[in-house]
Amino acid sequence: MKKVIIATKNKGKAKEFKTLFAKYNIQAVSLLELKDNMPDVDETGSTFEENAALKAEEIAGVLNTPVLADDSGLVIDALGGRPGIYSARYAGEPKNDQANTEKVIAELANVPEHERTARFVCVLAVAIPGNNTILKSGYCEGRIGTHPKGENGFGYDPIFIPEGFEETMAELSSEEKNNISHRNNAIVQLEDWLRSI
Ligand SMILES: O=c1nc[nH]c2c1ncn2[C@H]1C[C@H](O)[C@@H](COP(=O)(O)OP(=O)(O)OP(=O)(O)O)O1
Ligand SMILES: [Mg+2]
Repeated sequence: MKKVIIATKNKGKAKEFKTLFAKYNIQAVSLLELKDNMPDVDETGSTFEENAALKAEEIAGVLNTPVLADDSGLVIDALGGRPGIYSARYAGEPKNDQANTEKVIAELANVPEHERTARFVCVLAVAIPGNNTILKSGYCEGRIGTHPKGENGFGYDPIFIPEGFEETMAELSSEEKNNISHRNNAIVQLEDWLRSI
């Protein structure tokens, strides 16, 4: 089976890539599985695109092989787009999903349901040594709940209610999430490359 290195150290993302890439007969291998420890790439860009490219290009440079990276986050309209590219560290260092979701819930305490619209964004970068980096994006629209619910998924899933659902993303099965997620929608945009390798 073909293998693709995914430049992530996020367990939740890594698991989703494994499932989503299996449909293309590709084995997704995250940095958590490599025996050599890869550097933590500084996400110094000002857009999801820049940060995805930074992660993919730095790891592709170290390994001298094509590498895919995912930069993603939650964009909340009532917060002017925050946490956005700062989603992972919204409540500060070290990264903490529960602290991040609590911070968002507190900031939206007085915001009524119809103003709690938000979307998950996923930008994928494929860095191929000697070539231009490929960038593709995917989105998932929804709204922010009033308290965390559900145990599945990761990150902001317990407070994100996708459009067309009453449950949070963390209450959906992994199959249901993978059908509608920003990550799957971005991967679909990459199909040409995935089928070409
Ligand atoms: O499907 C998702 N369901 C819930 N939350 C999500 C999702 N997708 C991204 N998120 C959140 C998690 C993290 O707070 C941020 C990503 O930050 P981001 O820098 O891309 O990833 P990360 O630092 O966790 O791992 P890495 O950079 O090694 O890939 O957005
Ligand atoms: Mg990160």
